Amino acid sequence: MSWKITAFAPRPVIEAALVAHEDALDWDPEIILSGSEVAEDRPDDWQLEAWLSHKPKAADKAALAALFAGDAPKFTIEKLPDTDWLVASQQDLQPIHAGRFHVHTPDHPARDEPGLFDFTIPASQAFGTGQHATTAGCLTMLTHMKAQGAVVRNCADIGTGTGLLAFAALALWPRALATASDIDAVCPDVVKANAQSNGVPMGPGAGQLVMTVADGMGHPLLAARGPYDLIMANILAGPLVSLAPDFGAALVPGGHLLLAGLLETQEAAVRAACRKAGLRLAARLVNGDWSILWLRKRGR
Ligand SMILES: C[S@@+](CC[C@H](N)C(=O)[O-])C[C@H]1O[C@@H](n2cnc3c(N)ncnc32)[C@H](O)[C@@H]1O
Repeated sequence: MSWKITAFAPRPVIEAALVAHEDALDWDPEIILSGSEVAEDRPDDWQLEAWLSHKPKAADKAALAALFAGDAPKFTIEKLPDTDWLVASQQDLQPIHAGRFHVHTPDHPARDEPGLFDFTIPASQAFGTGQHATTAGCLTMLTHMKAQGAVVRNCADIGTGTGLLAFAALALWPRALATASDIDAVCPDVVKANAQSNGVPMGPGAGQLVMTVADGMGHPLLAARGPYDLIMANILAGPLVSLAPDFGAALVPGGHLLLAGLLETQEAAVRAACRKAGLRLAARLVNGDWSILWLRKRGR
């Protein structure tokens, strides 16, 4: 059984709510949120849809109302026919093309083109089907790093979600060791399934991926498999600031750090923390409201 709460409001109001959602660290991950225009010919009229697997409780409605900073529009609550609510919430996901990557759900066809890496990532409980500006930005930046001559032999994807960024790194640097981790215990099974369906071998060797559950860099496996010459972390600005010293310590001199999950307005704080950790900006790109940073550890 699934339920949907919808709120209609002008585009800036819905966009502000979506940004507040990104910052809501205590958000119930079982409530999936999406914002879109109501119709193609009404670009300023937007709707926020919240998909739930249970009947909305007062706390769920309060959490949604809090995203509107005390001025919430009216909510419409619907019980939906029996269906896979999570997949339904994401079934309209369109394929993305970012850098050398084409990423799509199984509803859409693969693209078989020379030089293009194609990944099929189904909607799941884990984040990272490619459509989010942060994930797409990371795929673009990884492509740029490779084009600039970055050499990667040992990489880590912290906050891997579906595993997509780790798969992308292995596509660009096929002989690298790869370690992925996420704080969310749902991710290992998702990553394993996605690795299998995309032909990414799981294991400890070159060209293979090891997955673990960890908070930041705090896991013996992450320590044992380091130091890294590439760490990727698409998390959120707050954790990235806290984790900057750990990232710096876990990189080889000259190593690469790819950060996303920070809004452009939060970039100064993240860069300041990285500077203190001995990491210098090599390149940045902005995708929508989000900054994607390529930093390098001093020393080579
Ligand atoms: C924005 S998603 C990014 C997923 C994927 N890497 C991508 O780029 O699409 C952030 C992921 O980081 C995980 N995460 C949040 N805080 C974390 C932490 N302290 N340590 C490890 N993972 C964390 C979340 O569970 C989530 O899967």
